[in-house]
Amino acid sequence: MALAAARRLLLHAGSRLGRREAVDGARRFANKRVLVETEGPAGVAVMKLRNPPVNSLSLECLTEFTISLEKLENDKSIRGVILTSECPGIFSAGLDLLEMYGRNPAHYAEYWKNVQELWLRLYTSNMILVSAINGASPAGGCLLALCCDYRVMADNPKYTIGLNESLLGIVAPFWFKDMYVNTIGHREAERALQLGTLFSPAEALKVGVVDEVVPEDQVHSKARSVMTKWLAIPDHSRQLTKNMMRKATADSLIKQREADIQNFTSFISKDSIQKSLHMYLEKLKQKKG
Ligand SMILES: CC/C=C\C/C=C\C/C=C\CC/C=C/CC(=O)SCCNC(=O)CCNC(=O)[C@H](O)C(C)(C)COP(=O)(O)OP(=O)(O)OC[C@H]1O[C@@H](n2cnc3c(N)ncnc32)[C@H](O)[C@@H]1OP(=O)(O)O
Repeated sequence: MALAAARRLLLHAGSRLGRREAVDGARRFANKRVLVETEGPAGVAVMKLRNPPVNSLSLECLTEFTISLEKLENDKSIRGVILTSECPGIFSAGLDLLEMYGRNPAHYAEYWKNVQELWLRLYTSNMILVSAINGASPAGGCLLALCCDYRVMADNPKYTIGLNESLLGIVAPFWFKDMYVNTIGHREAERALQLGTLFSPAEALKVGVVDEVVPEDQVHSKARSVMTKWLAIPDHSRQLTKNMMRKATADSLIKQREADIQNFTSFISKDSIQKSLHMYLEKLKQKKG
């Protein structure tokens, strides 16, 4: 209930802000953790995640992301979105580990419902989505990129991308796995999921996790030029084609959303899984020295 009220408030506040900030035909609206600007080719919005330090997808961040996407979907002048990050060196650290550790089952269920919601919206969006991956992109960060129609990644070997859940002692759910298989094929996905592989940009390009790798200072211009190419395709034929390619994967979650929430909640509540997450969080802390 509280979340629904927050959602209504944010939608309302966002639209007021959107009107107030209109300058020279460029418009912007912002929640705390997501900034949306319309700039560049007509009909294109740039959506920037800004949840420092690492753009982890906290419940608040997921909610604001979903609302921003909903607003763009409802704006018939917007045909494409470039998804990127405002946090230097990080695209997104994925799901927020602190939402999955040391909480109660009701919280886990609420969190997972919101993860599902964002995924369904992104994966089935009618808009053209291009990701400009300008930093590290593990697990849920990779998931965001995989939802896009095209992925451009910065050529910086410090940045890695992949579904690394197994390294944390957790398991990517079937719909993460399905999308990975759809993108890189069964054999590569099987290996990468078991090993929790985080690919360098060059490796990610080789296996098909990303479509293009460009020098870091060209990620945004390349994403824009890719977008221009995709905008040249009639919307109706592109959208019907996208739907044909993605519907079965989305439907398999839609059919069992409740069961998937139950599965996640009971899995993540297990003592052994909580222990694994604790160890992983400690490792992240120790890395700092
Ligand atoms: C048969 C199947 C049965 C059941 C299955 C059912 C359901 C499935 C169950 C579970 C699936 C759950 C799916 C989860 C997907 C995810 O996305 S899990 C998250 C994975 N993310 C990561 O592994 C990233 C971890 N982070 C990093 O590697 C680095 O932080 C990163 C490279 C992103 C940045 O490095 P750096 O710039 O050096 O920053 P720090 O490491 O110093 O981090 C800064 C602070 O941020 C904290 N932090 C980092 N990542 C996260 C995160 N994901 N969530 C929350 N917080 C994070 C980090 O601890 C530092 O905090 P501090 O400053 O120390 O307080």
